[in-house]
Amino acid sequence: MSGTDTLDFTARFSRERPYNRPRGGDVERAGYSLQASGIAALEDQLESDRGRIINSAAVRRLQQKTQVFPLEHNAAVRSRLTHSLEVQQTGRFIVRTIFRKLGDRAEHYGLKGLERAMESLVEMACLMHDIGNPPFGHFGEAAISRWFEAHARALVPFSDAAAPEVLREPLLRELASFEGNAQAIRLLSRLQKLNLTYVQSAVVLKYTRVATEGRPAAGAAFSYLQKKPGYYYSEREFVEQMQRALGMEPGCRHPLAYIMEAADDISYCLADLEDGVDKGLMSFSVLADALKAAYAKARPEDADQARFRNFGDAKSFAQLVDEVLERAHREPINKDHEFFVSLRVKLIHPLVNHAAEAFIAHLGEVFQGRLNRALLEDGSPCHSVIETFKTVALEQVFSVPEVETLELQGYRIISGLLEHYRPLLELDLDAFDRLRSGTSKGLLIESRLFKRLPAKHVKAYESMRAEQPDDTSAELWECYCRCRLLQDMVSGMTDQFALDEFRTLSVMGPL
Ligand SMILES: Nc1nc(=O)c2ncn([C@H]3C[C@H](O)[C@@H](CO)O3)c2[nH]1
Ligand SMILES: O=P(O)(O)OP(=O)(O)OP(=O)(O)O
Ligand SMILES: [Mg+2]
Repeated sequence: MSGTDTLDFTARFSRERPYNRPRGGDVERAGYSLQASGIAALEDQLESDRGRIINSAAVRRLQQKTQVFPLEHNAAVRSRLTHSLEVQQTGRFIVRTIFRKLGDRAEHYGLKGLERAMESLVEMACLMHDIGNPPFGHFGEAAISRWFEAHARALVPFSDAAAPEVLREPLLRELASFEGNAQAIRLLSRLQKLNLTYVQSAVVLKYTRVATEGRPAAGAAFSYLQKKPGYYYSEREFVEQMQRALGMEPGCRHPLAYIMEAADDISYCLADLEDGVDKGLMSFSVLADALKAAYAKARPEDADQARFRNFGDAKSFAQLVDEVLERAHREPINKDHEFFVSLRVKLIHPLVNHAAEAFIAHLGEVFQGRLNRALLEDGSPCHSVIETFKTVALEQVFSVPEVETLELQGYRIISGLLEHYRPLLELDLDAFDRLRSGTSKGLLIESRLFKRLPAKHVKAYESMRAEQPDDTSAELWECYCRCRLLQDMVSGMTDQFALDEFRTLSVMGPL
C-alpha cells in the first residue's frame, strides 16, 4: 500500500442530496458530512435511497431487457434484472471481504463502522448499474448512436449553414455516442427524479468523461477511466455538484465504483456461459474443453503449473476445470446444474478475494479515484480467468447464428423506431412549441407522434430547455434537448415494448 498514511475515507461519504441540499456552500455542506452527522444519520439516508431505487420503474424495466439473449421467453435465462441481482450479491461479498482483510486497519483509513454503509452503497449501485441500457443491449446502443450520427447533422440548427456555434460539434459528437452508463446517470438524476444522496449516485458513475469530449490518448492519466462517455452534457452540473459534495477531483471516480465494476465483471463472465449451455448452444463438456484451451492460449506459462494459490485446492486452472467436470459427471440427474454450481463455487472466492486484495493494495489511488484500470485488470491469473470466460462467450455464445439474427432484428427495430419518430425532430422550434401547447393545426402526423411520448420525458425536456447555456442559441439548445427526448424514449423501452411499438407503427401487427 503506497501513500496511505493520510487516507481518510470519511471524506467520500456524505448524506447530502440535490434537493434539500444546503444552500450556503462549503460551510453548510460540512454539516452533512460524515464527521458532523455520524454514521447512523448516513445509514438512515442510505435506507431511504434503497427504497427509492427498489421502487423505481427503471429497475423494474430491467426485467424485460436483453442481457445476452434478446426477447428471451425462458425466465431462467438472465435478463438485465436477474443479472443485476447477481452483481448486487457479488458486490456485497467483495465489501465484506475487504473489511475482513482490513480488520483493525479499517480504523486507520477512516473506514471503521462503515461496513454496513458501504455494503448498501455498493449493492444499490450494482442493482442500478445497467438501468440506462437500451433494449437489445449493445446493439440497441449502436443503433441509437449510428442513427444520430447519420441524421443529427441534417437538422437545421445542427447544419453547417446555421450561424457558428461553439457547442455544435461537441453536441453532435455526444448525440452520436449513446452510452448506457451515461443514460443511467441521466435516469437517476433527471428522468426518474430519484433524488438519491450524491454518494449513492457517485458509486454508479463508471466513466468520468462528459460525452461532448473525445477519448483521451492511450497513455493519458485517465485513459481507462474515460475510455467511454460516462455522462452527458445535460448532466454536467449534477456531476459537478456531486464531485463538490464528496470532495472528488474532476476525472476521478468514487472509490466504491471500482467494486461495482469488479462485481459486474465477475458475475457476467460466468453467467453468460451458463445461459449458453442452458439454451443448448453447447454442452458443458465442450465448454470445459474450450475454457482450458482458451486459458492455455492466454497464459501458456502457467496453464498446467502447480504454483497458484488463486484456485483454491486445485493447482492450476486446467485442474480446476477437470475437478468441476468430474463432479458434474458423478451427479446422476442434473449434470449441467452441478457443473455450474461447482464452477461458481470454485471461482467466485478467488475472484472476489483478488478484487478485495487489489482494492486494499491500491488504497491510495482508489481513494483518489485515480486508479486507471479495473481492479481485476492486472495481468494476474484471475485476470486471465475473466478474459478466458469472455473469449469463450464470444466464440461459443454471441456468435451463433440464432443470437446474431436476434441482434440484427434488435438493431433494425431501434433504427426503425427512430425513423418513425423523425418527423418530430424535423419540425422547427415554433412548430414544436405549437405542438406542445396543443395547437397542432396542419401537423397531422407530428401531433399524433407527440402524444405517444411519455409525459415524464416531455417534462424532463422542458426542464432541460430552461437550462440553456449562455453561449448557445435557443434553436441549437432546443434541438439538442429534443434529440435527448427521443433517445430517452427509445432507450427507456423494454425489448418487447420496442418490438410492439415498431410493429404497430410499421403496420405489421394485427390492426
Ligand atoms: N448478445 C451479445 N452479443 C455481443 O456481441 C455481446 N458482447 C457482450 N455481450 C454481453 C456480455 C455481458 O453479459 C454484457 C456486458 O458486456 O453484454 C454481448 N451479448
Ligand atoms: O453490461 P454492459 O452492456 O454495460 O457492458 P459492460 O461490459 O459492463 O461495459 P461498460 O463498461 O460499457 O459498462
Ligand atoms: Mg455496464
